[in-house]
Amino acid sequence: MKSEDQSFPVPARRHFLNQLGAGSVGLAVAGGLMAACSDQSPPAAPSPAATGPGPSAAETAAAAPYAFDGEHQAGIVTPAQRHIYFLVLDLHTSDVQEMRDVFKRWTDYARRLTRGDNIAAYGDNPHVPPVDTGEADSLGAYQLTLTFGVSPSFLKKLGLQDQLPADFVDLPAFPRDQIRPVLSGGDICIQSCANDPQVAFHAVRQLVRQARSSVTMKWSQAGFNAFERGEDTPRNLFGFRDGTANQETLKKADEFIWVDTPNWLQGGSYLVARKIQMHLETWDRTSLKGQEDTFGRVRPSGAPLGAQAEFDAPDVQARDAKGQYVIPENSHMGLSKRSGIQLLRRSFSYASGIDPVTGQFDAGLLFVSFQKSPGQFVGVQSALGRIDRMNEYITHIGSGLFACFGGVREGEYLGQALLESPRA
Ligand SMILES: C=CC1=C(C)c2cc3[nH]c(cc4nc(cc5[nH]c(cc1n2)c(C)c5CCC(=O)O)C(CCC(=O)O)=C4C)c(C)c3C=C
Ligand SMILES: [Fe+2]
Repeated sequence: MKSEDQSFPVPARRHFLNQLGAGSVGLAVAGGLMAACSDQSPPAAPSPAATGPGPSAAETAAAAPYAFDGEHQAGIVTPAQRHIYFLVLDLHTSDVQEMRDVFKRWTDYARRLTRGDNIAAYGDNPHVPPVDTGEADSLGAYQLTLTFGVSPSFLKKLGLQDQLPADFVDLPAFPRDQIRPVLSGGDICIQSCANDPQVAFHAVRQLVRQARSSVTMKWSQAGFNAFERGEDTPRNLFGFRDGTANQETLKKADEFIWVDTPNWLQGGSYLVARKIQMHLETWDRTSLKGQEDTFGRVRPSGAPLGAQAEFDAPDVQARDAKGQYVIPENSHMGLSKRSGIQLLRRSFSYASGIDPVTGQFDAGLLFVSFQKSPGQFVGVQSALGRIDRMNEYITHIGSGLFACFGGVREGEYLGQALLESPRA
């Protein structure tokens, strides 16, 4: 029986982009996005003039793919896409060579998938399962990014604990946490983001399928973002723009996001994932003033209380005529801002049916943040502590901390600096 050839790359899916063809508006948009995004640069501030409907489905499909290779992994400072499929895996081997092979394969497949190709061409033997599961055939790349990270337990299982950076320790328990073991921990994370949910899921499915003897799936979460114009700040399920302050953090990416210590993680970033249930029914019974005081921002515009526009600087010291803080001290933004700590948030909403215990929506936020050190997340979350006004409306139920490798260049594979370190 002839096995299928998995080494011969054929652009099985990109013909779709070609079909959109010269003269289509989509390619014009793609060109613009290519210029703006091919270096994974942060998004420009939405211009007030950039109004009107967002990109059409064809334009979204044709937008230039994000390069997989680069100084940093894509999917961190890359403008957030509309969909995420976040998967955490457990490792079932202590063999470093086996993991080198897995990460070499994953690097090759990720390069292909993010170009809009399948992981390999279909063979011509009908008596074996098709090499690709097929649900993304005829779909484009949809700006897919695949971002890989590993946890402290990954290093320990492989006997690489002496490579653990001093600050790479499991997150502490925080006040009010109700973390479920089935939604926490794990050894490897794959963050798959794309402007189409099926493309994001397809990519993860292929990666897992090709490593199934070494890993098992532990927990996952799908999520979504909606944009009015493609690059504006999405609204969360409480109706507020979420991610406004990222613009300031992105200006100082070297200071707040990228690891610069000369070790295997140089050029990488720490990812914190928290699955946070949002109690929508309770929130929906809260007055508009109560909602705005909870965040410290105006709901329609996203402006800080006391300011005019979304990106105006919040003045956390300003007081009203009665001497009260304009941005309440215990508001979510007031507390985070006063902590003086910055991190990059790249969160997605989720809606996963009905909670069987409460009969309410099982919905919330897959909070994802990237930072130079896990201490930044710990610092902000500790500042929010028990006093954040938003606590009444949310419960943290899932958690993970992962170190996302630096980027790869041609001829290299993800995690190489760790898996080929002298002690490995
Ligand atoms: C520990 C870190 C944080 C968690 C967990 C978190 C959860 C969370 N946040 C929102 C909604 C908003 N957050 C906003 C701002 C904001 N949040 C954090 C950190 C955490 N949030 C920071 C550092 C900031 C920025 C503060 C600043 O410097 O201005 C906002 C305001 C708009 C914005 O800047 O994004 C909203 C809205 C939810 C719903 C949530 C959990 C479900
Ligand atoms: Fe927040």
